[in-house]
Amino acid sequence: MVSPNGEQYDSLLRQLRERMDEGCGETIYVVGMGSGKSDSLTHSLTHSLTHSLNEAIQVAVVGNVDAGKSTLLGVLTHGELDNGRGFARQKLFRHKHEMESGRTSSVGNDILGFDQKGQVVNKPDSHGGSLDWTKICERSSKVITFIDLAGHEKYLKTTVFGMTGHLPDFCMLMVGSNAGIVGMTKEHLGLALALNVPVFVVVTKIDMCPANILQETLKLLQRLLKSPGCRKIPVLVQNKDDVIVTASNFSSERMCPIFQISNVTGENMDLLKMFLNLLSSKTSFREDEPAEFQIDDTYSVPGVGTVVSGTTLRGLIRLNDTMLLGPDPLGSFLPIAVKSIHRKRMPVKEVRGGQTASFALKKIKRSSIRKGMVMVSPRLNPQASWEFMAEILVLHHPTTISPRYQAMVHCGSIRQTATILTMNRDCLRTGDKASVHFRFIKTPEYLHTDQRLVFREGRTKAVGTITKVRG
Ligand SMILES: Nc1nc2c(ncn2[C@@H]2O[C@H](COP(=O)(O)OP(=O)(O)OP(=O)(O)O)[C@@H](O)[C@H]2O)c(=O)[nH]1
Repeated sequence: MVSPNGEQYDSLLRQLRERMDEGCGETIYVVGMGSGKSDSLTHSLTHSLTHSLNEAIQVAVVGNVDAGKSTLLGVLTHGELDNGRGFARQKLFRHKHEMESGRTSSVGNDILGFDQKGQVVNKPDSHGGSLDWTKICERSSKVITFIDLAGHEKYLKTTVFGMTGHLPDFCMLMVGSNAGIVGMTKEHLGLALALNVPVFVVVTKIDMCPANILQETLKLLQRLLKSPGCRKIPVLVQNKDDVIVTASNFSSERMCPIFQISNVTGENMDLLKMFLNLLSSKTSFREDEPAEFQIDDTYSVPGVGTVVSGTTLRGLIRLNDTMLLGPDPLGSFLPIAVKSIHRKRMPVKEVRGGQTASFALKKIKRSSIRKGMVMVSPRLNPQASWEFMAEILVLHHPTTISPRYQAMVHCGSIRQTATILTMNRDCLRTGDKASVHFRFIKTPEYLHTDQRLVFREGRTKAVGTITKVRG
């Protein structure tokens, strides 16, 4: 086809996009063979695609305190090695008290962009060292968003919220080679497995760890991953072939790659980067599905008004669409027009399932919006639920759980205390499974069957799946 008109061009672009979606970002397509003008057509088509289709992947980063989470993210996103005394992590800290104690307490986001050749595009500016997200996204064909979740037990609430609320595609579990499997490592691994998020492990600090201790840590790690509770196949990644095999079988198989790196010498960092670049998102997207967006956070921006940020769970949201926002404390949903959309700090015209975004909302007070509310397509005719049934598994409880027990339910970005009304057993202990009837104590929420949830209070933890929702 030579010099296609607008309609033909759009149809070609649509077809190419569908094939790219089917192939998880890859397709072989021979355009305009034998035609002198094909080059410019190929060029403009691929240009349109790379500017609209950069693949977005979310990786939750977990692990015990001091495993080197913030340091690795600093090294990956800023391209400078660490000095072993906290140099690289300084670039990431957002809150003053974190800077002082060196501990991560909020859920932080960092992005890493790869171009078509698999090279990292992040270029911190030479003065402040900050990253220009717009430039990274423009130059990338793949953008990895790291959700840095806190390591200290005190912040377990934040970690659970990050894992349930941010819908990560993958989980990167960090283990300090010298400290080994300590503290929250098992908790974090258990949480990722319970939520069905594929896990890969990064063992850090290999530069400062005696060989026998490193071997001991790797042995314990492999034993833990193979144990009946995990049922994974650990693979020590040693070379590029291992990276390709593990990355291509990662989402669907039970394989769990283990990387051994140093943030100080940079050893094996190239293998980890290659692996990150080869990952592809497991969320499938269908344009015709009614849109759903869950709200994780709200802001008041001077001159703009109320801004909500969160994750598009499914469907497509375009500028000027009318969505229903809710539920409010009475369980109602309010029509709201989408006047502006931002992704990774850039204005965009649409967002689709699996992508995070923020929306500026008109004529609504920030105080009337809370985490856990949603914006959904009016086609869904959304209903709010006070009560729901769930099949739960108790991961840990010091004594027994019985009716009238109350604990915090995390489900998507919902975080609210619920009471157990009834259950199909008299009481529940660690390791028990049951069908449980819950009721929220404060406000009704927007729920679905098949949603995963975490139920926790202090050291008590249960995971489950919603089987029925009630008004
Ligand atoms: N020698 C050496 N030191 C490292 C390495 N990675 C991290 N460190 C150091 O280990 C310390 C802890 O690293 P952090 O990145 O703050 O650990 P974290 O897991 O983010 O801790 P939290 O944010 O509190 O959960 C810092 O002083 C780093 O400089 C490494 O590969 N080698």
